[in-house]
Amino acid sequence: MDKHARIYVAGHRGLVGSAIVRNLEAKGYTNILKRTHAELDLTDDKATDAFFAEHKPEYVFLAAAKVGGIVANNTYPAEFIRDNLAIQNSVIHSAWKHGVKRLLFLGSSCIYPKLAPQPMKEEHLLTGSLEPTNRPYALAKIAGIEMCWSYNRQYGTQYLAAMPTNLYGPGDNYHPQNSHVIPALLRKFHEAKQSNQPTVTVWGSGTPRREFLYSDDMADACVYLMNLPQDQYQALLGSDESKTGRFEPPLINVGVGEDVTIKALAELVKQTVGYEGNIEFDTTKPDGTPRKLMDVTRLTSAGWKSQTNLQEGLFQVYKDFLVDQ
Ligand SMILES: NC(=O)C1=CN([C@@H]2O[C@H](COP(=O)(O)OP(=O)(O)OC[C@H]3O[C@@H](n4cnc5c(N)ncnc54)[C@H](OP(=O)(O)O)[C@@H]3O)[C@@H](O)[C@H]2O)C=CC1
Ligand SMILES: C[C@H]1O[C@H](OP(=O)(O)OP(=O)(O)OC[C@H]2O[C@@H](n3cnc4c(=O)[nH]c(N)nc43)[C@H](O)[C@@H]2O)[C@@H](O)[C@@H](O)C1=O
Repeated sequence: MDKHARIYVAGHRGLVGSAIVRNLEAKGYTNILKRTHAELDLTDDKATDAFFAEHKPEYVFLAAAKVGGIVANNTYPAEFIRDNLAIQNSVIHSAWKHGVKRLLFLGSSCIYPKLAPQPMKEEHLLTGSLEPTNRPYALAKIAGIEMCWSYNRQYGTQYLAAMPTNLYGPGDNYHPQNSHVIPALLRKFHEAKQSNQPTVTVWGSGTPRREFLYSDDMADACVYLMNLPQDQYQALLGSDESKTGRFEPPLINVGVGEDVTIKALAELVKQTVGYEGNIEFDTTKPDGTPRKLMDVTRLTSAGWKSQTNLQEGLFQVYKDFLVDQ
């Protein structure tokens, strides 16, 4: 991307979008297009089309989505499928109509089957049943991948779908019910420490394993992928199955390649916060997928690797959380 290229970061105030903007600004990009949800509702295809017609972005990071943790996904399934399908439909179609050069669509590791072999490779897409707590969201993301693939096949576009593992970072959503596990636990342990509560309750059995990537690393991977030389980028766009007979969607996993149990994560957060009480598990709450570790061979072969380990990342996020208290 040229330093003056018109780059649209959809969802620029979110966890990932804000990190992408920080990354682009630090690298000297000068022409970043941003709209809040209130300024441009991306489920509205006419408004989205008008925005693309007026501003003609050359590159698009599609980081706007309806996002939440396990209970949010399970409580608002209709919103998760509807909003995500609508956002990606209007953005991907407008990108094609107005000549966007490259688009990076962000999906999620939950697109893979609940019991996929571990670590999960890109080729495991659509090989088994999905985890029910986030199936509506996962199906919307799978449709987004297929849409990128279809536009590439029919119109020769250059749309790549990046599948992040579970993310965390500064400016995350700390809602007590709707957030993901890291912000939820940071808040729970912090509040328990402040009010001398003897116990913190962690949802589920503590046995599920999750892989966590720091949002600034995620953003760096996104910018790296968007900037790949044409031959390397083209290779990630897979192939047209109707011609090659091979199932190769334009898909790439983004993760760190290692995971921890939720119990071990809770211990780490407890240590980060400096809480000295006990941890108990509420098994009436869902565990979700038992494990979803990404195979990141494709990403590391493309030349990118994460930098921030979980302990360091948690320390940074807790520091950021304390600033807002
Ligand atoms: N967080 C995670 O652990 C993971 C996230 N992902 C994916 O990464 C991407 C970014 O997620 P994340 O940054 O965490 O999400 P956030 O919830 O932090 O941010 C989402 C952003 O989308 C915007 N948005 C939501 N709905 C609309 C809409 N209808 N019109 C316009 N803007 C809208 C919000 O705008 P505003 O701020 O103005 O309200 C917000 O900026 C998503 O595609 C998500 O599915 C994938 C795996 C894990
Ligand atoms: C990124 C990914 O995020 C969602 O999937 P998930 O990985 O299950 O996400 P989660 O962060 O909410 O939970 C991870 C694990 O942690 C446990 N857990 C313990 N205590 C708390 C707790 O207090 N809050 C939360 N949220 N979870 C807790 C929880 O029971 C689960 O076992 C998808 O719906 C989908 O949105 C998606 O793509």
